[in-house]
Amino acid sequence: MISRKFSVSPSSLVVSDPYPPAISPNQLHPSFKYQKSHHLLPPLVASAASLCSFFLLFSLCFRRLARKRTTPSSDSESKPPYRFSYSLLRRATSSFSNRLGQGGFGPVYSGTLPPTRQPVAIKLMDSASLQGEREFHNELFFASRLHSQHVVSAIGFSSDINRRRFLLVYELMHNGNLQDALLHRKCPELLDWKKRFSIIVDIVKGIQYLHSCDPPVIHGDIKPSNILLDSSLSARIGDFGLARLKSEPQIEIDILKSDGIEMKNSGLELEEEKKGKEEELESNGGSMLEETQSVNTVDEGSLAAEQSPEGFVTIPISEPSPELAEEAAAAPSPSEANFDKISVQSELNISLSCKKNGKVLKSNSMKDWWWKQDIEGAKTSSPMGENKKVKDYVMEWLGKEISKERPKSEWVASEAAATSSSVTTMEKTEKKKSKRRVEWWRSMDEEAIKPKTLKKEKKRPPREWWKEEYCEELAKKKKKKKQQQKRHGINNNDDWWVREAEDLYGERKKAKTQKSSRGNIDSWLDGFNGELFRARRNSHDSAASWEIPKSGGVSSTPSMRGTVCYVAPEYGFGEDLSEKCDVYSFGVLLLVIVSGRRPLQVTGSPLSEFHKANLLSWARHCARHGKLLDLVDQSIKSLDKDQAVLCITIALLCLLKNPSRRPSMKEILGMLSGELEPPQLPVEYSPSTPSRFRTKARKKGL
Ligand SMILES: Nc1ncnc2c1ncn2[C@@H]1O[C@H](COP(=O)(O)OP(=O)(O)OP(=O)(O)O)[C@@H](O)[C@H]1O
Repeated sequence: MISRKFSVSPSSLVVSDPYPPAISPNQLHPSFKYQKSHHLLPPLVASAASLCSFFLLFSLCFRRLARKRTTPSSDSESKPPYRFSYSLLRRATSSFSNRLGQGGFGPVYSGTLPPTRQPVAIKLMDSASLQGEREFHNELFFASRLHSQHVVSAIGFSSDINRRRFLLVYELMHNGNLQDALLHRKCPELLDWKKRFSIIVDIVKGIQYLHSCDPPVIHGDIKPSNILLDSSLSARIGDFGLARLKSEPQIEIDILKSDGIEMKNSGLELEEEKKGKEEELESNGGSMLEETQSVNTVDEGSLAAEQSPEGFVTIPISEPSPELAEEAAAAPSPSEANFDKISVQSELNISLSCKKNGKVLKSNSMKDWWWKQDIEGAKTSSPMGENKKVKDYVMEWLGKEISKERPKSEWVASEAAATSSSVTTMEKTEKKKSKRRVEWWRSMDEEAIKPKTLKKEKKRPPREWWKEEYCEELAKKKKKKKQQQKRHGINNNDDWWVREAEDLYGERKKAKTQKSSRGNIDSWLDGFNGELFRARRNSHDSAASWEIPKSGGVSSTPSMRGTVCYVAPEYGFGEDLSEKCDVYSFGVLLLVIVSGRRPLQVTGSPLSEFHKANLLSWARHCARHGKLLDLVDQSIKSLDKDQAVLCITIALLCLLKNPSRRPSMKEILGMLSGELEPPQLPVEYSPSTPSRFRTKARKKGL
């Protein structure tokens, strides 16, 4: 240090001296050294000043840039979804206090993002469920790539694999979901036909947008609770947890263990390290910048992640492309994917997680992956790990509803009858019934308490007393009615609704041989089985709402794809998920919107109104009898009858058994907008069609 000081030239020493000796102007001489350095002073001072201002400017710019990038603004460079810290989202929702709704995989809360005051909906995925995590990845994958005014966009997310915290941030849809607005009558505006029709058109545009992506995106779970309404009551498609890209045949993908993933891992570790600091900051009321500094940043368009002061992730967003389809096709089953090692980018590009010890993975199609998920899902969804059929599930539900309908006194009487010694005919039957119930409950108890090892041995299935009782009652009623008709010489086939299901699912022949009423109810439910085949853990419609219960209710769904009543029958029979599956679900939704009721609804007494319980069968029946308008919600104001008939006709076309006969969403849009000719009713539902022809057509499976 000292030697360096001495090496400095005398002139510079003089210049750098802040306190030069005070001299009078008279003392100045041209030969004086100080005078020479005086010439250098202005440029040096100027350069120092400019250097200072440059540093000042640079730091200002940097701070500004950093602050800007931490907020989801309209900045054209940074696009959502952003990665937020958990603490920020907790603050945004006031510690998750304002619940908007409950999804199958966790609750949704409303909140406001601190810096911009942007209202958001934050979905907190069920941390304990693997399926919840899967839906999180899937939803993020799609929601971040789809940009349309008819689709609910994801603003950001927060994910912490170690703590199993998965959150999704969406733009807030102020009017909630269509299920609540329409079926729970929370939105009086929907009593106006015009509003309903405009919602229908919005939904068609939304699905049409998904199907027009390359490769097409199949939503896979179109239903009222997944249609959200914004502040102007425009409908948008939400919940992409079950969505998928249309599968491509035979794709071979090279699996590379990317450096990017390694880097991101280290980023995650760092995040963990910083968590303590973050929480400390929060308790001190730390700024968003400070909070988000703990989060990784990923370079746009690249895999490499780097630690940076900007506390958010910029994700490459594009419309679904063929490459994405390939990537997605190679995505492994969750059991294959090591979620611990995959972080930020791989969370978003689930498709990139196609690795298995650095080897090449062959995948027939995405179907494999989803199929594996199905199996996994089935295992995890059912509390007992069993593969219960939806039919059993419906039977169980029906049993409950029937038991609800019975006056309590009757139950008490029946129990009393079981122990009573006085034996009348009435008491005898009640005794029989009661015994059957007790037997059933006992068998259920045995099932529950039996050790797991013993469970495997084959045992006669427990008797379903409600089914038997219902069938007995039905048989009695039928017999009575037949006798009456015989007496009056009438033959008006009151069991059309049973035949409806039989015809539709080719069960008629079989049912004819099964003459008992039990055969009838079975085949009717088999019809449901087609329509209700696959389901997903679901939450929105509760048992109390007279519809098939979802999560929290009886879980008997054999797979996690789609929702009962809305899922296309061909998908239930193992076919690929195609756009036509969405078309089918849309058909059910369309009927629900027009009729203002659920697809499976038992109102009042289940026995008297049973023929209307299945909306689809009821709609087909109305069509055959030329009474389409009977389906329309009676509370609708200023109904446009032509539009209503058009909607029901389109719905019936969408519900055709053969997927290739269903119209595409583009065609539906054309029909609704008047660009295309209004469609004709499917020939088998036309009132003028002779029944002989209908049967023939149906036999051919058209
Ligand atoms: N962006 C949003 N804006 C406003 N409310 C929302 C938003 N997203 C979800 N919700 C509300 O939260 C509820 C739960 O949503 P979520 O998508 O998790 O489940 P769901 O679709 O209703 O049921 P499931 O998961 O069983 O299909 C919705 O029904 C809706 O009322």
